[in-house]
This record gives sequence, structure tokens and C-alpha cells, in this order.
Amino acid sequence: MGQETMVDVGFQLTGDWLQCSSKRRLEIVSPQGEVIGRVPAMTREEVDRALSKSRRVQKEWAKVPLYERGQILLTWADELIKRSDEIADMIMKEVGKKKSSAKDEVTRTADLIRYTVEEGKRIHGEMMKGDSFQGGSAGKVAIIEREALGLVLAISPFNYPVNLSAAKLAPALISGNAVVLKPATQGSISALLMADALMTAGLPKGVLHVVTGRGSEIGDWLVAHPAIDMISFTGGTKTGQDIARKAGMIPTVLELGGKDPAIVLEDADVEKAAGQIVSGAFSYSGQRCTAIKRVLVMEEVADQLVEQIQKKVEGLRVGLPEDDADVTPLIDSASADFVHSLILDALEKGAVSRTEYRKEGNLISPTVLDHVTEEMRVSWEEPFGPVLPIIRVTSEQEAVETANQSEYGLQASVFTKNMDKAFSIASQLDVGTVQLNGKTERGPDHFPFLGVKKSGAGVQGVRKSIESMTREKVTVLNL
Ligand SMILES: NC(=O)C1=CN([C@@H]2O[C@H](COP(=O)(O)OP(=O)(O)OC[C@H]3O[C@@H](n4cnc5c(N)ncnc54)[C@H](OP(=O)(O)O)[C@@H]3O)[C@@H](O)[C@H]2O)C=CC1
Ligand SMILES: O=C(O)[C@H](O)COP(=O)(O)O
Repeated sequence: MGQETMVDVGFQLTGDWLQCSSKRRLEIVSPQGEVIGRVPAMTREEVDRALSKSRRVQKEWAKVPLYERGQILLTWADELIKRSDEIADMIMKEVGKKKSSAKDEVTRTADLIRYTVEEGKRIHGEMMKGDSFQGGSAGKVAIIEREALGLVLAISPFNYPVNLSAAKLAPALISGNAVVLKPATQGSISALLMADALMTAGLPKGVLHVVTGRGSEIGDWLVAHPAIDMISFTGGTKTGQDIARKAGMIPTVLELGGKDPAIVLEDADVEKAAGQIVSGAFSYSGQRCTAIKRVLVMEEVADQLVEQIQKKVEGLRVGLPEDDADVTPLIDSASADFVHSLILDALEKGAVSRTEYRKEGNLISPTVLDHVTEEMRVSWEEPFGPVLPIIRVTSEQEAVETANQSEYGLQASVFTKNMDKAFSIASQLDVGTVQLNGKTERGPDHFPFLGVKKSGAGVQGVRKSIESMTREKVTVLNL
């Protein structure tokens, strides 16, 4: 893709850069409000055309020896590293992530692809003999293999446009699936650059299609398309619920919203906890599903913790991604207005701001709200922005109950030096993952990653993703 096509990119159809027949384009507007490019708004007919050959192409791809599929993916990882500056630059412009984090996203993606290839090669299936079951015969032998599901629909969100797309593509492709990727509209140029690196690496034409267009316009068409065999979605809870309803019997993995609490007990290393909480709450301006989105702190250490948090927040750089600021403008004005409304609601209801609150366009200063109570929306709603509510509690039981009252259940952190208490609290929390004395986060990427309640269904993480995109196939030998 040359420099001019960066401004007006085509879409990936059967491995070629094509322009849409409809000539309709979507403008990609940066968080600072600048138009940085245009992508095609594909029509339903074009989506149909893209998907119609997928089944045949997938069957051919699944026959390519696993080692060779792996080599293509490894070349893709190398290619991403070669182009990491260009891709990181686009991530920075398109979704407003600071350059160093954008670069980390590309490196992390290459690492994830390499690990996926290793893991994919080690999935060998199993063999069972009938005589281990009462009355069964040793002459009956089951060979259990894992085979690709077919065509995987990967739908990714804006906040990791490269990493969360590749985290679906790599496991799908290593196990012999074809993929149609629908990236978030804001983030789609970065995703297309990533896909271009994969085509350069030698992925056969038609194994991957990248479909651009508003989810609200083509999403339903894609999700309910008869060619789709599996859906891997990361994004908001409401969108995920809609998809689950429309997908019917198609297997789905959904990674959705969160309201991750950090529980701080009276014996915690308060300074360490504050450092982890600030990094967990404010990196990429809080636009992470795993961001710490509320603190539940024991009254005895609350003042001390708040003071440490405040000090560390004052050290955050607020500004533009180009200046490598920690807190940068939010993805769009709707998000910024939503976060603003949560902060105002809390302040009106008596929360005390420990930081000076400012909003300029989509840039919201990192905001620490103390004495937050359950009447305030920010106690329960996911801001996806740089605001941290502090809720003071008087017992561990209260902390656990408040944590579990959320409709979300992605992750939680517990800070304490008492490991017995830590494990006891962890066992009571209704979440996918509990981090003891560390911030909530997805990585390392080979760990299982999942949400319960409205945070998701199914599990990602390299091996788990491969398993979710394959099924068992049993052949029985009757000797
Ligand atoms: N648990 C997890 O792993 C993660 C969860 N998230 C969650 O995602 C949200 C923020 O991401 P955001 O991108 O705004 O989420 P959205 O749910 O708005 O969008 C996610 C993806 O879904 C697409 N989409 C929108 N409507 C439909 C539809 N009807 N059918 C099919 N696809 C559709 C979007 O396309 P388009 O952009 O064109 O609208 C985009 O590609 C937060 O709630 C966050 O917590 C984010 C990252 C990780
Ligand atoms: O998209 C997200 O927010 C994630 O999947 C979380 O990833 P992270 O914990 O590595 O930021």
C-alpha cells in the first residue's frame, strides 16, 4: 500500500487491494478531530462476493502443511516488526495512542503470532481405546483430531486495532480457518496495514478478507451470514449481546466490557498499590477493558492511598499522543461527553475530586474521585476514560459484595500482604481473573483471558483461542 493509498485505502478482497463499486467512503477522524484517511464503506453485495469463495479457499488452506502455515505466520511477524514504525505511527494518529505504546502494540503482536505458531504446532489430538469403558473392546480405537471450524468472523475494537485483530487472526489461520476481519472503523487503516503485512508474508489469496464499513450498517449482515462458522468478537457489551442473539447456533467467543475493581486491604503496601492502580487506571487514558475502573479501599488506609494516588496522577503527562503523553484525547466526542457526564453526576452527588478536572475537546484530565457512593453512576458504569472512583469500605465482606454487585466480571485486583486473605477474597469474586498485588491486565497473552457475567463468554489466550476455533473430529477404527 503506497503513501497515497494511505489516504484512501481500498479493501482486501481475495488478496488484492480493490476499490469499492459503491464509491462510498468513511472518513477516519482522529481523536483530535483531524481527517486522517478514508476507507471504503463496503456494500452487502461486496461482502457477499468476499465470502462466497471462502469455503473452497479455506479447504485448500487447511490442506497446506501445518509447518508451512506456521512459516507464513512467522514471516508475517517479521514483516510487522520491519514495518513497526509505519504501523505504530498510524495507530497513534488513528486511535490516539502514544507512540511508544503503539510501538509496543506492534511488538506484542509479533510475539503473540510467534507464540501462536509454536502452540499451534503442539496441538496433536489424542487416541482412546474402547476397553477403558465397561464392556468396551480394545479393538475399537478412536482417533481424535482437531479440525478447523471453517470461516471465522473476527470483529475487533478500536483500542488495540492491530493486536486484538491479530489475536484472532493468528489462532484462526494456524489451525486452518479462513478469516473475514471486520475491524473497528476507527482503527481500520491500522488493521489494513497489518493485513497488508500478512499478504506480503505470502498468505494465499482469499484466505483473509478485511471488510470495512460501519458495524451498524454491515454488522448484522456479516454476523448472520450463512458462510460464517464462528464469531470471535471483542468490543462493548451491548454490541456483544446483539451479536450473540443474532448468531444463533454459530459458536461465539465474546470479550466485552468491564468494571474491574482494585480492592486494597489495610495491610497492603500502599505505595506499590497506588503505583499499580494509577498505571492500571490511566494507561491509554483508561480506554482498556481491563483498566482499573474503581478502587474499593479499607477506610483505615484510604487517606494514605488517595494521597499516593494523587501524587502519582500529578506526574502523568497529559497532552497529545505525538508528545508521548500518558493521557491523550479520547477516541471521539461521544466518548468524551459520556465520561464528562459521569464525572459531573458524581460531583453533583457529593464526590470529592482529588485532581483538577479539565476537559478540552476530547482531552479529559486524569480525574480521581474520592468518597464515591453507590448512588453515583460512576460506581457502576464503564467510563472507558481517565476517571477513577474511590469507594471507601469498612470490611472485606463489603468490598467483596460491592465488587460482585457489578453487572461486569472481567478481572479484579486484591492488594494485601496476607496471602490467606488474598486467596479467600479471590475465591469469592465473580470475575474471570483475580490479580494478587498487581494491576488488572490481559497479558501475558498466552494466559487464558475471559470475562464472566456481562464481560463475556468463552475464553481467549493463545491456546484457548485455537481451541475455540477448532472442533474435535473423531474417527473410530474397528479392528
Ligand atoms: N473484554 C475485552 O477484551 C475488551 C472489551 N472492550 C470493550 O469494547 C468497548 C469499546 O470498544 P468499541 O470499539 O467502542 O466497541 P463497539 O462494541 O462499539 O465496537 C466493537 C466492534 O464491533 C463493531 N460493531 C458495531 N456494531 C456492530 C454490529 N451491529 N454488528 C457487528 N459488529 C458491530 C464495531 O464496528 P464500528 O467501529 O464500525 O462500529 C467494532 O468493530 C468497551 O466497552 C470495552 O470494554 C474493548 C477491548 C477489549
Ligand atoms: O482491549 C483491551 O482493553 C484488552 O484486551 C486489555 O489488554 P491490556 O490489559 O493488555 O491492555
